[in-house]
Amino acid sequence: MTELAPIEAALAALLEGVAPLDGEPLATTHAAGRVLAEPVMARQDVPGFDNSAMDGYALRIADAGACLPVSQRIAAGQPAEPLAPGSCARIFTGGELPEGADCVVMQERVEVTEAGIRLPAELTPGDNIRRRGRDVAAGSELLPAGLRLEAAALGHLAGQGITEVRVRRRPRVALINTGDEVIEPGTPLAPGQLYNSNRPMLARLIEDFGGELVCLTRAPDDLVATRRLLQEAAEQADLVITTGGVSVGEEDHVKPAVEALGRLDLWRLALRPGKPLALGRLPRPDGGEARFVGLPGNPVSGYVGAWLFLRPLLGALLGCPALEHLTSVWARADFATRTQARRHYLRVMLRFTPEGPVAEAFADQNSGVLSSCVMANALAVVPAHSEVTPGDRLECLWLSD
Ligand SMILES: Nc1nc2c(c(=O)[nH]1)N[C@H]1C(S)=C(S)[C@@H](COP(=O)(O)OP(=O)(O)OC[C@H]3O[C@@H](n4cnc5c(N)ncnc54)[C@H](O)[C@@H]3O)O[C@H]1N2
Ligand code: MOO
Repeated sequence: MTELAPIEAALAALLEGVAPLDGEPLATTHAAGRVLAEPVMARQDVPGFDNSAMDGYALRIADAGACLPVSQRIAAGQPAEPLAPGSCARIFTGGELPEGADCVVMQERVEVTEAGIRLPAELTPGDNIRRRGRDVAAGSELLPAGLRLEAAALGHLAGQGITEVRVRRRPRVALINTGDEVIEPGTPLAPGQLYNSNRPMLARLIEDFGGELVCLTRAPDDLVATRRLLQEAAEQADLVITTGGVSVGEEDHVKPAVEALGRLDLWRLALRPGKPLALGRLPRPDGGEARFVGLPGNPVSGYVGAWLFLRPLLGALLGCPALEHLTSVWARADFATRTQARRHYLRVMLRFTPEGPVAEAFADQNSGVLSSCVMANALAVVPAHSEVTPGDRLECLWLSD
């Protein structure tokens, strides 16, 4: 029997020579979830002017303890006049600090009297003032290249008045399911048939990982048709993914078709689920090539394979380091298990308890049991040739973007 390969070796082969795709301009209103192709530099200070963090009174610290008349009222959005000596200014949160003021006192701390505003005796210079440029200084790097634009980053861009950014083109992905027994929901099942779970599951993951699905199809059990489909897919996609037929069965035509069109490497990994994995390249008539990944047909194997292989590959095509690695959380196992030659990625639910994180494993971890993935928020990594007893600490890979 051939020896099983470490998954790190397959991952290195998969990522070899992968470079980020080109950048393209995009309106920030459409940029959620996209990856920056270049750093964004700040055009202006934020805040753009010294302003008040509280509703209250702007004053000179030298007037602490005094009773002062109010010389002006500054609401947010209104320009402030210089602060007249011996007076304070009524000011509201976000209002521009008047020249000469060096402190804002919140209104709860003053006494409003007929003679004026009685200020506390204890005041600290700079209190409740948000200084110009405290958040962002003009000319500094606002956001780094490779960042995936999520809520806070989109807010930061808007804070600069930026309406367009350069983002990486989304990797175009073709997803081809194989297996004549697999049919689409909506058609009644004949004996021996089952519905295509892999298509919607992988489509969702691919889009979550930043890819754009350009082709969703099923290859029939026919070599000529499979070859034609793969060639057409390679012409429009950066990445062609198939599911099924990567093990040792005879019914499959994907492996010979990829081999005939380009290059194919078959891996038998020390990994459970997901032992068989096919990697390859499909040349295009324009001289380019599409990457090929053949995932196992078992939905659980495809699910785990997508997190372990497709996510870093899409991350590399997007130049997005955050997609290239899953976050590790160490947790105590609430289960017992034993492994042999393959490292096991158990589908677990991490619960964060006062005693620390606990990994609860779904009872049936067979690679045909998709129920094990539905509530899982992490993969617990059980090394090959090891035994886990309840309470043991395990590395868990957090399944989240
Ligand atoms: N003699 C051996 N048999 C198998 C081995 C082996 O080493 N020697 N490896 C096993 C392992 S591990 C895996 S994983 C599977 C992988 O098989 P394939 O990638 O060739 O996948 P298929 O045989 O086409 O399908 C496996 C299983 O999954 C069901 N399936 C396929 N596609 C879908 C879909 N789109 N939606 C839902 N279910 C799907 C299919 O009906 C099969 O039941 O091979 C083992 N065998
Ligand atoms: O590797 Mo397979 O996914 O164990 O069933």
